Amino acid sequence: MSTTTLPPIIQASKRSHFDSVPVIDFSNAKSQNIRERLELANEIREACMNVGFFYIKNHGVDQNLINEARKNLEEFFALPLEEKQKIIGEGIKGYSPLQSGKNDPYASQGDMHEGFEFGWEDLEVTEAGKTRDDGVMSGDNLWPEQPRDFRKAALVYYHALIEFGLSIFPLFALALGLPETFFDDKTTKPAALMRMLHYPPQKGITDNRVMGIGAHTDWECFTLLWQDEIGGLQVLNQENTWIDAPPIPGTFVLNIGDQFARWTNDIFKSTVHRASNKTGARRYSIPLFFGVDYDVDITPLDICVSSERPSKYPSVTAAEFVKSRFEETYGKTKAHEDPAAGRVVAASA
Ligand SMILES: O=C(O)CCC(=O)C(=O)O
Ligand SMILES: [Fe+2]
Repeated sequence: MSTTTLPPIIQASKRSHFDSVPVIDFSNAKSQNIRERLELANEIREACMNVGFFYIKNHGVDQNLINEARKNLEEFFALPLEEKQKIIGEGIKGYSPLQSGKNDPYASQGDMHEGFEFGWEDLEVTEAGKTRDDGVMSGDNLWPEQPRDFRKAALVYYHALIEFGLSIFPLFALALGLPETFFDDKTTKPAALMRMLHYPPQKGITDNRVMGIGAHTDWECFTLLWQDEIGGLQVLNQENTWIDAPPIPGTFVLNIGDQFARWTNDIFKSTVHRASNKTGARRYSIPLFFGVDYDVDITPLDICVSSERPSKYPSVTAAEFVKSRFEETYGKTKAHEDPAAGRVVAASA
């Protein structure tokens, strides 16, 4: 196949150097004008192919919901350990203590953060169908008794971000040269896990092997990250240099995860990242890991495969892929049976 007959997305796929994470303005995300949506999709495409990360400004998510979630997560993490330990589950839902995860095996002392993880749940508690079957991540959410409004604040924010995340799929479709509706029937009950994270100050620790969260890629299609004003997130570029992704008020950070990388035959980059907190202040962040429906086939798309760029990945469904990553990370032993195995950080190892 000559270069000119290659699908446009392959022709465009040349990764270039980056030394900062681009900021993309989402004001036109829902524009009635297709040209404006296409311009935005082009920016997204460049960022996904070169960096795998971008900031989103003018995202439209109500700041009050973010503030409420933040207030509650700060109060939760300030509780005594015995209280938080009451909601350590057998799976990934609930509380995970400091240093219980190892995203990077070189970070031998474990990740210096504690977390709280939950998945889909309707805000109104009903008898049936309270949680969605999210495959290997399934299991009821484990809510703390305190703070009193924690569940509500967390879920209201979660649902706002699900709505926002769903609205990004048509832009990814345009970015790939696919019909805008391509992902609609693949995101009817998207697998989406939210983690609330607390990185205490890493006092006196200068050893780079002790990270807030060790170097890793995320597993799902993409992650929407809210981070507070402290900073510490870093992204690895193609020269293996760590590039800071400092907090920018009023933005989310979006990064491509492994599901999208596989699906696009690595045209979209799932970029290695890490975070640490050596500032002396507490750092909080909230990633939402956004996958497609678990039964969706994420075999590399035809438009991302050519004779010059053969398919790098075998056929797999989203569920099978997440299960394999989960097993790689957890091994066969459940964390609570073997503390040495660590209760590895959820959806993002
Ligand atoms: O806290 C951050 O800034 C990054 C968190 C992260 O990468 C993850 O949980 O997968
Ligand atoms: Fe991550």
